[in-house]
Amino acid sequence: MLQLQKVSYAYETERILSDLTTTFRERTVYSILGKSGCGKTTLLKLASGLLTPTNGHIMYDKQSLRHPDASFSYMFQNPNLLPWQTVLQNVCMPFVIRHRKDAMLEKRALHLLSQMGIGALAERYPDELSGGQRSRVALCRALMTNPRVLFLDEPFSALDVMTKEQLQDDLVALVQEREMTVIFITHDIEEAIIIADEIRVMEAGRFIYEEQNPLREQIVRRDTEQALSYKRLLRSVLEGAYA
Ligand SMILES: Nc1ncnc2c1ncn2[C@@H]1O[C@H](COP(=O)(O)OP(=O)(O)OP(=O)(O)O)[C@@H](O)[C@H]1O
Repeated sequence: MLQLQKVSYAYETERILSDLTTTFRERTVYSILGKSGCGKTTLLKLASGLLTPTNGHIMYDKQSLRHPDASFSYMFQNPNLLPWQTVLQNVCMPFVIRHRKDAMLEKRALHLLSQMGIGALAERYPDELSGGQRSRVALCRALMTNPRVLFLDEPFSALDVMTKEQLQDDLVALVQEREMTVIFITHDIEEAIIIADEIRVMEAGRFIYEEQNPLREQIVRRDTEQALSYKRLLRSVLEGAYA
């Protein structure tokens, strides 16, 4: 569905990606791990049309991708909520930007907020929320348009462990209800395992590991021997990238 064909990218003289060819399939959740500075965010920005390759092509449904598609949605580490708008208004924001309104909009936003356990906060302002609640609002906003591809760049990395684990579980449940492709960047091996159908490890702008998550058909418990042993394997791949 989303294909990078011999994509290269350089910021001025610094070449980050070189001739990268890869595919992201329909209705698949990808976690991308990799050490800091290896090019994960650059890849995400290219795949989502926020950056244009220096060389090569990005194809979305066999058409050349020249700018972000309306079927894409994003969530970054910083929730980026508008402080002067209520939670409900923030969640409805993608439709305000697109000058589209319909009677069902608020109803849908309220439904999503209650699915995320924050329905009661709809009239609050962002500075009246905890970090975890702000991330939940940002996730609801990203899902409001029913995206076909959701790009997530370390969305939970600033949260405490328990809040992060709850959000990971909520994300998994929300994704299962929808037919979505998710491209999820993280530094956290356990998070990658909990979320993904397929795990990729990046090093210096290329993938050095691309495998189906062997635990994906199960309800993954973080502390099982299987999860811990897969975590060890991924750690050794990452350590190779750091060597
Ligand atoms: N706007 C920019 N201008 C110049 N160089 C940049 C810019 N953005 C990123 N870089 C450089 O490109 C390289 C890759 O950055 P990128 O953000 O893609 O890495 P990353 O793997 O996402 O890192 P992290 O895990 O730390 O977020 C880094 O060396 C970074 O300094």
